[in-house]
Amino acid sequence: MGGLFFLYGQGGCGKTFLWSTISCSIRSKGGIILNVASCGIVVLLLPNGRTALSRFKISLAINKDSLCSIKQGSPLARLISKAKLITWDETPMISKYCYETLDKCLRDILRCSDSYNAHLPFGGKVVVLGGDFRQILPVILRGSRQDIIQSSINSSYLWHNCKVLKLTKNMRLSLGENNNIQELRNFAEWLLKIGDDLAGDITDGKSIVHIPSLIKSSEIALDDLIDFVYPDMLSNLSVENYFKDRAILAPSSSIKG
Ligand SMILES: Nc1ncnc2c1ncn2[C@@H]1O[C@H](COP(=O)(O)OP(=O)(O)OP(=O)(O)O)[C@@H](O)[C@H]1O
Repeated sequence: MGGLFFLYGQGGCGKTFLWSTISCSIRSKGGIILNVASCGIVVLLLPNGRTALSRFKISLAINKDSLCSIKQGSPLARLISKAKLITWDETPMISKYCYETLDKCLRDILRCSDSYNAHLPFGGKVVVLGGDFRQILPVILRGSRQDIIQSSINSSYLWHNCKVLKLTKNMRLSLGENNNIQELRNFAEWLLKIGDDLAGDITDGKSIVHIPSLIKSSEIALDDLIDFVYPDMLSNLSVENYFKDRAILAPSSSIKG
């Protein structure tokens, strides 16, 4: 068996839902599934998730010659070897070398197992990657557009063996009752247009997009936002999931401060 798949879908199409469903299905039969993600905040949404770098002991200073520090025969090597499936969310965010490093590592670990297949990526282990290339791509210090594309997973030798599966319906917009549903749909369409390079004026390979000011830059509006996200903060300081379940994201730490 074995195989490499990529689950491709815009935000809200049900990728996380699918990871959870597959995890429940495999674990209910006593099987092992390793759920990882490229960044910490996504890990919070995955059942028993870990960051990929931590789970597979991949170095932060990654390059094409990097290796995972997993020893043949170690408990971690045996766990990986027994896993029925590895899922890796937000794949486009990090360098292709992370996947190539894992590929080398799994070939090494699985070499003596019955399921080993030298012709398949990851030595024949089933690996499902997922994400949306419209979202964040690898960050390359002072890198050009070409450098970023070159470092992304679809420029890897692994990509030729990858079967792309697409989720196309935005489930987040199809569920429940929401008074602002039309507003949310418009926002989702606008985000898609940015991702597909259809918003704004394209000049000389760059496009300028006008971002509507969702929050007016007054301190009162900011206080309202904080109260909305963190209601009754003081009385909830010791509630276990209070801070885990909510976050305000900002493009830079100076804005958060
Ligand atoms: N097949 C489904 N049946 C019922 N509800 C679903 C299904 N798929 C997704 N949902 C619901 O739709 C919403 C969005 O799904 P989900 O969070 O899995 O999307 P996502 O692709 O991971 O989004 P993002 O990329 O923004 O994290 C969730 O509330 C989820 O429970």
